[in-house]
Amino acid sequence: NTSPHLPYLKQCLTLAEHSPPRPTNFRVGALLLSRKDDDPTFADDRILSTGYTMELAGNTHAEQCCLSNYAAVHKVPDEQVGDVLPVEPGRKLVMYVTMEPCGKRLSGNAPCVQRITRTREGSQEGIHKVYFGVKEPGTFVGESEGCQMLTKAGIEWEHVGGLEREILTVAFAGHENAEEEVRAALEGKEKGGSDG
Ligand SMILES: Nc1nc(=O)c(N)c(NC[C@H](O)[C@H](O)[C@H](O)COP(=O)(O)O)[nH]1
Ligand SMILES: [Zn+2]
Repeated sequence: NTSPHLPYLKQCLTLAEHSPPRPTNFRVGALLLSRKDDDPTFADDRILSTGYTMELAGNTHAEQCCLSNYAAVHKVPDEQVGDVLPVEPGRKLVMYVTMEPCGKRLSGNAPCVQRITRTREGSQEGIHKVYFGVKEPGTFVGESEGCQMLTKAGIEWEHVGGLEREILTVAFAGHENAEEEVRAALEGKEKGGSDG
């Protein structure tokens, strides 16, 4: 019984493979779609945008590029992407990303959770739910606060299991001891008991 979310996470993984390997971040892929309520087979999904780590100039994250690409297509600055995201009765905006959106970044740049929650400012509903394939490993910022921050902002999130090894292998590709890091991250998951 494969989850209906897996094809989307696989698409995000393919996006992540376009990301230039770096020791200082993770290679991640993200996509944004509009989903009809009560559409169990996701037959009426509409992909709105995609992004991957460092797709756009500078030290950019996948979710950041996904939102920035959408803003650019609609000719608004990144900060106003919430104003141009579709607001359609009976449909919700959903983001898929291979790794939990960051709540803090070593660089100090605006974390992706903040970029996601800002889509809900003002009247529009913005992004309703985020699905991701792995929690952020503790490599750079320790235990991630991303999920708690999403919950606090009223945004649902869900970890979709099944692709952890593949996602981590791609994410760590630019790191010194990538294989060791993947093993440690996977053990951490197992040590942490079954994930929800
Ligand atoms: N969800 C997610 N998408 C990404 O595209 C990406 N690169 C990360 N990575 C999270 C990691 O915590 C940060 O990459 C480090 O904290 C370094 O921070 P910078 O990236 O230099 O701002 N996380
Ligand atoms: Zn981020």
